[in-house]
Order: sequence, then C-alpha cells, then structure tokens
Amino acid sequence: MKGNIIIAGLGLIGGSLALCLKREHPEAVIYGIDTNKEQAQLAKALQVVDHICEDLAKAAPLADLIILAAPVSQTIKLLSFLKSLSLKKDVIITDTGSTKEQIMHHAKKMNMEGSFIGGHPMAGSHKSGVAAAKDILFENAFYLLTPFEDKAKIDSLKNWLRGTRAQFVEVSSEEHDKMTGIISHFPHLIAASLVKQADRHSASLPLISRLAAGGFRDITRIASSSPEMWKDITLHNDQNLINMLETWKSDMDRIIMMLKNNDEDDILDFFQSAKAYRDQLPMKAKGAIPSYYDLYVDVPDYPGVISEVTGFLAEDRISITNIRIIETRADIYGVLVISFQTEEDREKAINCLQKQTDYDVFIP
Ligand SMILES: NC(=O)C1=CN([C@@H]2O[C@H](COP(=O)(O)OP(=O)(O)OC[C@H]3O[C@@H](n4cnc5c(N)ncnc54)[C@H](O)[C@@H]3O)[C@@H](O)[C@H]2O)C=CC1
Ligand SMILES: O=C(O)C(=O)Cc1ccc(O)cc1
Repeated sequence: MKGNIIIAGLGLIGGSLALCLKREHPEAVIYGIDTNKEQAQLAKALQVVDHICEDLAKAAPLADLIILAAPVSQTIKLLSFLKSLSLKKDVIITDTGSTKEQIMHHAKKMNMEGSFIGGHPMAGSHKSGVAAAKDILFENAFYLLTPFEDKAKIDSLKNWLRGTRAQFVEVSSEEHDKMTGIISHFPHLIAASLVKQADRHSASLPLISRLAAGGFRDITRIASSSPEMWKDITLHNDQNLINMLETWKSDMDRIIMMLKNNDEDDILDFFQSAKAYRDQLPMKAKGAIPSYYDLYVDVPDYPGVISEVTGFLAEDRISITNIRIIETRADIYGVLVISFQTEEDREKAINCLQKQTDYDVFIP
C-alpha cells in the first residue's frame, strides 16, 4: 500500500512495526517522531524510518496512518493533541499500548471513534529502544484490536499491519485489560516482588545471587523491563490489579494455613492443580510473554561440550540467539539452555542433536 505513515514513539515496538511496514509496503513513506532525540536519530541511522518528523502538528495532517507507540500515559496526551489538528478524513490512528480501557475511553471522549482503533501486539521483550527492534518480533503472536465499529477501517488497518504476520483478534477493552492483567501485568508485579525478596536477603546470604542464575533468573526475566513503561501499565490497569492482589493475598493466607497445619493433602493439591492447568497450556503459539523458543540439552559436564553442541548446530546452519548453562545443578550433568529465534529453528536443532548425540533434549 502507498501512503504516509507516522510512528510516534520509536522504541522496541514502534521500531519493530516500522520494519514490518517497510518490508510489506516498500512504497509507503515512514516518518518517525520521538521525544528522545537520540532514539529518533538512531531510528533514522538504522533505516528503521525514512525520515525524522520534527513537528507532529505539521506532519500529521498529511498522514494516512498514525501509530502511537509510546508509554500509555503519553498515548492519551498524543490523542488529545491529534484531536486538535485537522487530519485527513480517512486517516487511521492506532496505538500499541499494553492497556486499553483508559485509552479507548479517552478516544471516545475526544469523539475519535471514526479514526481510532485500539491495538496491542502481544509480543515484546524486556528490552527497550529502537536498537532492539526486529521485523520478526510479532510473527505468529496475537495482535489484539479493540476497535469501535468501522469494519472497513479495521480491514484497512489489518492490511497495513499484514507484515507483522501476527494473528489479529478483536476483543472489548474491558476483556483486554482483564486478560492482560492476568497473564502479563500481574505476573510482572510478582516477578518484581520475587526479585526484591532475593535482594532483601542477599546481604546476609551472599550465595543467593549465584544460585539465582538459573531458573530464578528465567522466571523473573520480565522484572528487567522498562520501569517507566510498567509504572504506566500498572496505573492504567489499577482496579484489575487490586482485585487480583486481594485474591492472591487470600491464596497466600491459605498456604500459610496449610503449612501451619502441616496439611500434606492440601499442599499436594495446590501443586497438582497448578501443574494440571499449566501442562495443558498451548506450547507452540506465542503468548504475551515470549518464550524465545528455549531448548534444554542435558549435557555431561566436561570441557568442550558447549563447542561440541554449537558445532553440530553450526554445521546444520541453525542460528542461536542465546546460550547458557544452568549452573546450580549439583549432579554431574548440566543443563545447557539454547534459545532460538523461531519454532522452526528449535525443531531443526532437536533433530540435529538427536542425530548427532545421545543427550536428552527437552522443551521447558
Ligand atoms: N515492550 C514490550 O514488550 C511491549 C510494549 N508494548 C507497549 O508499546 C508501547 C511502547 O513500548 P516500547 O516500544 O517497549 O517502549 P520503549 O521504551 O522501547 O519506546 C517508547 C518510546 O516512546 C518515546 N516517547 C515517549 N513519549 C513520547 C511522546 N509523547 N511522543 C513520542 N515519543 C514518545 C520514548 O522516548 C521511547 O523512545 C507502550 O505503550 C507499551 O505498553 C506493547 C507490547 C509489548
Ligand atoms: O518481556 C516480556 O516477556 C513481556 O512481558 C513482553 C510484553 C510486554 C508488554 C506487553 O504488553 C506485551 C508483552
């Protein structure tokens, strides 16, 4: 498609969308704007955008598509600003914010039902900034839309965003904030609180930081995300989070009681019911919290074993994005965790290692 696109917010998400748009619509012209001038210049230098937009008030009236990819509190301000301008009749404005209720409510208050479509690509990372942007970020991920009613505009937006290769799903903003609260925002609070708990004890138990290198580091990875972004998300989804925290508190009280009563059956049931639900969650689809397609390889602990494994993968031209050893295992075997960019690469790696070695490989 041809047209002028403005992306406001040239970080991980704005930058990744720009790359998808350029690949799919090479004739479109992408203008990027960011309050952080260094990010804007980097986006231009990396050819993520065609031009830096110096003045949104001048550029926006020429735009066919405007994507707001800034923190959610800024999205509200940007919507108000856009409302004060005279935009093209058919312009589509969308956002990428992790919360939707307050944003949709504001768009409605601004009478922007005809032009605005709420959006949330459910893929990302704990990394921020345009340097981390990549065009495959949203591949196979859910891309939630919270539209008002204009069917033609929704189709047109999906066409613009075809290059994300994401799966579009329409939901109400209320459902959106409840669901993302449960699977993303609440776990984020808990991950941060787990890290703070380890930190509290680290002075008296200095081995903690080394023991935390494996599983603990994995399950708390999201606590390394942008604090500013998450401050905004938490405030936007406050009521859902308060409700969940109340329920969580009573769950924790129940566990305290089980422990005080030494109640084996209830403790077993607690773990069994959690395992039963987790084990049936889909493994292949990308969820809100990306898995990076990790593969565990149970390798014997001898010098050179990592280069042996990576050598086999290199021979089959399989790229890896990360590799590490879970160091905390006490027995003679060590678990090598290799991350891949795609599901296909991980499948190829499984076949390759099963052919070349007798090491156990498993998907976490
Ligand atoms: N990081 C993630 O994994 C995901 C984030 N999101 C949402 O997408 C949005 C962007 O997130 P990221 O790209 O990760 O953040 P980021 O921190 O990488 O980039 C945001 C950029 O917006 C810029 N910015 C702030 N206020 C601005 C304004 N008024 N006008 C123009 N630029 C402005 C910042 O300088 C920054 O460069 C957020 O609303 C976030 O909730 C959605 C899905 C995943
Ligand atoms: O780093 C991670 O795994 C994330 O949690 C990514 C993420 C962050 C925010 C979103 O709204 C959706 C996905």
